[in-house]
Amino acid sequence: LWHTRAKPVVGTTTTCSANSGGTCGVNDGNNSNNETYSKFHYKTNDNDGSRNLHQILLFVSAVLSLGISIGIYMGKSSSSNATSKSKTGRESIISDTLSIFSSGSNKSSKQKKHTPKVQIITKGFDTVLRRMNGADVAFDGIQLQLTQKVKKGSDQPATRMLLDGSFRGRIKSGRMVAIMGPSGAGKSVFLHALAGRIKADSKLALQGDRYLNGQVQPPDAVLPAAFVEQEVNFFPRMTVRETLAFRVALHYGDLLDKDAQQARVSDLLSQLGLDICADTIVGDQKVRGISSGERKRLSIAVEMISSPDLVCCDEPTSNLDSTAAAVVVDKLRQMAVKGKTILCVIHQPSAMIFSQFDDVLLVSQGKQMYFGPVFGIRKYMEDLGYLPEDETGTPEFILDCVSPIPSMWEIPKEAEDRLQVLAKAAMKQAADMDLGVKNGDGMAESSCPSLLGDSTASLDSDCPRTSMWTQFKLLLQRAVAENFRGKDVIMIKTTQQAVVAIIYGAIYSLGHNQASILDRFGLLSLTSIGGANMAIATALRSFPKEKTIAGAEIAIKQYRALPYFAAKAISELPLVFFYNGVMGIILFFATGMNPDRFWTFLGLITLHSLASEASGMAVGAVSPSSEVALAVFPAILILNVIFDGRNISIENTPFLLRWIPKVSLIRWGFEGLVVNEFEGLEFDATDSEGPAAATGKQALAMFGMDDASVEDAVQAEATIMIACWCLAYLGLTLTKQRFVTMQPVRG
Ligand SMILES: Nc1ncnc2c1ncn2[C@@H]1O[C@H](COP(=O)(O)OP(=O)(O)OP(=O)(O)O)[C@@H](O)[C@H]1O
Repeated sequence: LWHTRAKPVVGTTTTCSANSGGTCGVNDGNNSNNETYSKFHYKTNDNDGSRNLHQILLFVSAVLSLGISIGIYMGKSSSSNATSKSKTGRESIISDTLSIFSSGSNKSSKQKKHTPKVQIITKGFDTVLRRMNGADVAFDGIQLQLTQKVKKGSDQPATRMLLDGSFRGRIKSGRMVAIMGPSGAGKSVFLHALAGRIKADSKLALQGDRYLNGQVQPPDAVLPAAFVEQEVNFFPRMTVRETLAFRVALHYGDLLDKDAQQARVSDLLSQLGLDICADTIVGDQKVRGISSGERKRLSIAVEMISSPDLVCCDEPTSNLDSTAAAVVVDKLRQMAVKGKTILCVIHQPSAMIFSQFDDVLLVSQGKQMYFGPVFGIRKYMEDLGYLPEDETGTPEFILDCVSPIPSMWEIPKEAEDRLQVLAKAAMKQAADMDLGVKNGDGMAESSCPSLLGDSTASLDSDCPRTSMWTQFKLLLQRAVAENFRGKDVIMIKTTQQAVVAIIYGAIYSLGHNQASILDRFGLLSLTSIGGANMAIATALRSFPKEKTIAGAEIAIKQYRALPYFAAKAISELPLVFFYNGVMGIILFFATGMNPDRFWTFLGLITLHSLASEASGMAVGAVSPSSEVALAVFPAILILNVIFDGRNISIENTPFLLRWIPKVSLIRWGFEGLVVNEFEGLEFDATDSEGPAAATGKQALAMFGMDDASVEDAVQAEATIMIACWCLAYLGLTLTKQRFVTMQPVRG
């Protein structure tokens, strides 16, 4: 293949005579004398002595890979059964149950219910945070409209009201509100709309008014709330304590000393009943870590770092058993007792959990159906003519009342009428509500707490609290720790690299005959393709997931994208050096490459990996998900391979695609490796039956690569790498989370 692809050497002619062993000469164009360098010498058995050794190597590599794979599998299964640090599900339940008692009984927290708000701010925080006045939240006329595509002839309306504008109410400081209703009623969208966190979507139009402590909030205000989403992703290999410490340091790294930060972490751990699992890794679907209940409480703890007075939780008890759900709600109750305002979307709570709440907001079909105290709701429904079955608990009863599905005794029309009656009654009830709006007050400029003292850092939610340098240091520490803790991943990748290198070593034995020239081209081409493939695939598989976590952290202004990227890039270096070191050393010595070029070889394969990884990250950053990123991967790789500069001539390349060879990582990787390998090599050109090269330079000239250089390859790969980093950075910044603005409706 290489012979047929070899381009004619410009300004140089190779002349050969085939008889009597054939002589071959290279005319440099200036010298008219055809200097005879060598004879055809395609003797392929000059390495027979080492053939046995290579067969042994091949066998060893197969046994080694099998053995290590089994070892890893056994290690993984045993670690998942008896994790060193994590607990079994049963232990988790026990720990959850224990923490109910350790945190005080439900009864005792219940007794404190309805007590006036007490301002409790952790000692040490006083020096950092201004004491806040609690969060008295009111809302009026919240409406969310969806414009949807409708097929021709369909009777579906082109717009749909997800929230119909009937929402009106006031939640006073220290109250705990349950947002309840049937599935799809609009509970989550209401909570997100109130907090100013509906993800930007051109199909959605939001309007309404929100007030915080009597002040109207700007249309684009994200309320200064702890917002706990249904699913929160964490770095799986960090422990609970480390996760909190990282976030605390990001918030207060420039303001609180280490002791004060640790005190804040300990305080959060004990507030949320997480002491027992503080040193357990968080885990995820693949790595076993803390229990679901502990995970939910960690999500709350992370949001509570700055001690906001408003806490919004979207289904904090979903997927939890009754004990774990009770623990979570109990922790929230304790916060309400301390004066926090708590809003929770909650599904079918048990009577015990339901009784922890002060108020309930009932929602059905995007309408407000009731907003008021928990203790009055049963009577309210009964007064409207809806009587519960005997023994039916209040939560179940009120959910039945607002269900759009007809009960056993109803026809569909009656169910519709029931909802209309309830919606009308709720509007009447809401109309009488005092929203506590302060007269004459203009729009609040910022609802965020501000700093005391002379620190220049700002706690405004529009910017991270720590300097870029502190962000970079913390992010680097986290990234390095996360990379090095994945011991199973490190083992697998090391094995992968070693086995690939051993296989090459078992097959290739590069001597100094003419055939070894072709072998070198083949081996280095495979090395370039394999290196790019592995690095791009690794980045594409892992980065989109990490992007979700980092993107969410950047969206809530924990840190900026720039220090994140700098830390990410630097944190990858040690392992990239290590993997390429393992691969490079085995490959280099097992195949017998040019001994004078070892260090440059190692440098080139490492740079090739880094550039390939950066290109994988760029694709990952602009792709909406890892599935999309992995779907485009084969196309990227194939284009890289096709346009590696030798598989298709530039003349026959479609005009619009002629730029691809210039950015083909595989082309530059290959060129750099080949030029480096042939540097200073000499070949045995005797007894050759075709064109022969006596030096590395001539070998390169035979393949039309006499003008290629290591410097050009390094420059090209470094440029591609930097461009990919910039693209990845842009991708992350441009796909940054934005929220829908709420248009005011006040007269
Ligand atoms: N971005 C969006 N685009 C289109 N429809 C949406 C969007 N967000 C929410 N919806 C629709 O709004 C309705 C209410 O959704 P929401 O998530 O608030 O329901 P929910 O009451 O929380 O239900 P569940 O208890 O099942 O989670 C649903 O029909 C949902 O499909």
